[in-house]
Amino acid sequence: MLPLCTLNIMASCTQVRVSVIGAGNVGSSLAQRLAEKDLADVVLLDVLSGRPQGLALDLMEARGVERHNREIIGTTDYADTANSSVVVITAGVPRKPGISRDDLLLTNAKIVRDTVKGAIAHSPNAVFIIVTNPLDVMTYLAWKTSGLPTHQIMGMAGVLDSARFQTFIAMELNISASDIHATVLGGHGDLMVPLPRYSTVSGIPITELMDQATCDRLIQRTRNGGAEIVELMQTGSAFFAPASSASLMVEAILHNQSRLLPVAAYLQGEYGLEDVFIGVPCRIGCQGIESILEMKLTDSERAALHRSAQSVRENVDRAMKLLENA
Ligand SMILES: NC(=O)c1ccc[n+]([C@@H]2O[C@H](COP(=O)([O-])OP(=O)(O)OC[C@H]3O[C@@H](n4cnc5c(N)ncnc54)[C@H](O)[C@@H]3O)[C@@H](O)[C@H]2O)c1
Ligand SMILES: O=C(O)C[C@H](O)C(=O)O
Repeated sequence: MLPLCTLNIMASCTQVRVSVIGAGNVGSSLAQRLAEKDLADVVLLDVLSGRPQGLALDLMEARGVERHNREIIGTTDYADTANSSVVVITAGVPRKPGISRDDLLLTNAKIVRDTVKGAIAHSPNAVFIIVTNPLDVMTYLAWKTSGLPTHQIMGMAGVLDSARFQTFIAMELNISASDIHATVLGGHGDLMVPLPRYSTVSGIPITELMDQATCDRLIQRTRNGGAEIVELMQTGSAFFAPASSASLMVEAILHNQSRLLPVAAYLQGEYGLEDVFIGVPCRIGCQGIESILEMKLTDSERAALHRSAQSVRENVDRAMKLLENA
């Protein structure tokens, strides 16, 4: 028997639709990637009238040049997002130099709550991917707001953080990034957990290819990867690599690829953690999160993951209280 979601996709087989909520830097770059990779028609929604419509028209005008036939619709009306297979939430403010992702908590909690309510009303069967920061906390809030089963909702961060670690390893060793597999688990914050033991160059652990001090320097640069770009740009935060990372997750879902990707997933005892969304390796297919892989961790790796989860939990509690009083 075909999995349920395959039927969903086949039912609208000529027009698989992905909705991207928030037509800012990440949202518009993601819309471009999805259409130009010929993955789906895209609905781009924003609270600002005119912006999503203008961006959609601009992307439509590139179709002949880029040679695809995907439709891109810009809108402020959630009705236009109806029957999406995947909804990606990128609405929310980015951070400024000198502040942390957690400082965005109150503003973005309200935005995520409202946008998830708007989108789920029209696409209750969609897989939801949250991008808005602070990522793990927003994914938890989105899940609470939506009432979705936990396999149908995940946060994007691990793919991006691993891609950064991969990039820095590639630059250090002067080896193609394509030959490097990097693993970063944990929350998308200063306490994220890059795992050199599980990061390899064509199968060789990086710990055999560089000394400890070099490895530590690359880990620190990975942890600081978002802030490094915020400091350089002075306005806004990274969006090309975040859009690529979200696009990879959308592709894994739409094409039912069974990719093993680090995503923020709801844990119920895995890694000794409960009731928290945090980055762990998951098998991603048409149902969303199809399973969570428990990697063997050393005591110190496990302790680092628990510290990261504890920080996410504290911020979830803060967000819940702020929302109650807002
Ligand atoms: N998870 C990650 O790895 C990651 C990576 C990059 C960015 N981010 C986060 O993603 C978010 C977006 O980043 P960006 O660079 O695209 O910001 P941006 O300012 O360019 O775009 C945000 C968009 O959201 C829209 N918006 C705000 N409130 C809305 C609402 N209620 N409904 C619909 N749209 C609304 C804004 O009008 C704006 O167009 C930020 O919170 C940023 O920190 C996360
Ligand atoms: O750093 C940020 O604030 C944006 C994003 O989370 C990133 O890692 O690039």
